[in-house]
Amino acid sequence: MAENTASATSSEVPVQKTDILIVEDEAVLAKAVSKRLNRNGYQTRIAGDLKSAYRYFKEQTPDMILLDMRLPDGSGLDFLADLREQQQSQVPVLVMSAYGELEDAVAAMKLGAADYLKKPVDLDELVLNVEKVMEKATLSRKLDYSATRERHASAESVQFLGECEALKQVQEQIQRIAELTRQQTDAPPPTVLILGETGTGKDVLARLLHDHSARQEQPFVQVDCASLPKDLIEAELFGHEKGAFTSAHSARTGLIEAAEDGVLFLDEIGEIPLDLQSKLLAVLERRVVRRVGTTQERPVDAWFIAATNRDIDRLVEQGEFRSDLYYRLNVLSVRLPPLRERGDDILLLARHYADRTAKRYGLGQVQFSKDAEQAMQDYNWPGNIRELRHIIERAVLLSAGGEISRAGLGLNASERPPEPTTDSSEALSADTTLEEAEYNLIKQALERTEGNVSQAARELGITRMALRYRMKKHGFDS
Ligand SMILES: Nc1ncnc2c1ncn2[C@@H]1O[C@H](COP(=O)(O)OP(=O)(O)OP(=O)(O)O)[C@@H](O)[C@H]1O
Repeated sequence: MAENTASATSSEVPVQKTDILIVEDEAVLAKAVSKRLNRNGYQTRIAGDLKSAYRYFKEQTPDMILLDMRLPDGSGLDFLADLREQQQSQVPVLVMSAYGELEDAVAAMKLGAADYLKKPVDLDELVLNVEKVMEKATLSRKLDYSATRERHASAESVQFLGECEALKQVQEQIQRIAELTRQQTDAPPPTVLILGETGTGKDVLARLLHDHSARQEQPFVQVDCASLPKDLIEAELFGHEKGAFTSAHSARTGLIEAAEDGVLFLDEIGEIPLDLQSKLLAVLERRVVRRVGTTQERPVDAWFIAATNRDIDRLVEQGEFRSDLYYRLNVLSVRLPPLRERGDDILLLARHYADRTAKRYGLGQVQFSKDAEQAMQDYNWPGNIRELRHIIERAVLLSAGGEISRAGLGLNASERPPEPTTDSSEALSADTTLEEAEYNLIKQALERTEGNVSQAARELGITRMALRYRMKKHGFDS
């Protein structure tokens, strides 16, 4: 088992270097990655297994983690789930997964990974990705009004492609909602809740709503509720006065106030803790906000848009999301269909991303073979448009122009999750697959605990987040 540490060889520049924790058990790969990152000015540490990863993490919180999915002592997913549970999810994680582990990569993205790279890892691509992820993390860490404003101003123009019936309806909804925002009333426009699986375009949709609304010249402030540490969310959202808590050295405007007459986009709303849900409800009901450490109330005119890829009805049923807040948010709702239900839009989007990538890298025009088109239509796209974009970009780069075949896409129908068996007594029979056994064990634990997720997780010896992820994977959540 490989385990060692490595750091940048020389430090001509006396500034603190970005510290990257590489969690990878293939020693040769880990060293190659480390060497390459060192050459680009990053400092690295290598953990050959999860145990060392936890230890290194505890010793010093890294600026970023490169995470392999299969480690000798467990799954990278569990590590990711734990980071989240320990409210450390603000550390960006770039996942490296081998061919055939795409489901894991998608699951990792759902758990908040910043991006994923397919193995074998191309070191140039890796460096580009690291830079991109670090840039994004720095931006979101700033999290202040001007940063959000700049980001919005410099963002690429929003594209919302799709011609299928379901997307046409969504586009009509956007127009209708935009019209509502132009009506002359004193009240801000009704709250919108955007629902849809990961990668279906909820973020894009929220920006479109803003860009088509009467508030397009006003700020668009995005809050990723999943990546903000729980103990900071309140101060970030509501702001605080100087001295409100130990590290509050100066007063700070919260993001709700920063959104002013614009839009406050609460992404991953399903992740906010219950106590904060009550506070948010109060803001929506009374349209005032109170900074932490003061009794003074300030009026709120922001237009609230929220999004989640979680099954929010289920969260309400399980008491994890307040029903009154749900009703407040769900005044207007827009549901984005998964990519697999968008028919020919799959090919339309694939061509769009293929042309864009070919143009960007100066390659010739790219075509898809008939069987590649069929493979895209047959695949179930668990990561939706985000996954499609990754697959196409990669296929175009590897094909270096010309025709992309089915094999060139690297899609594998067997990547669809296997149908779970319903007979729990089969959990450990000789021909049971690991997936089936896992499904059965979770089912039994949930039955025994009458659906109490925390207790079931304890019984199974995994974290609650890890169980949640697995429940979702096996369809218990939908
Ligand atoms: N209709 C569309 N046309 C073109 N590109 C799209 C469309 N919808 C989504 N995308 C692209 O797909 C990617 C994922 O979109 P987005 O981040 O909005 O998804 P999401 O639903 O917010 O995902 P998550 O739940 O994981 O946050 C982005 O690169 C986005 O530009």
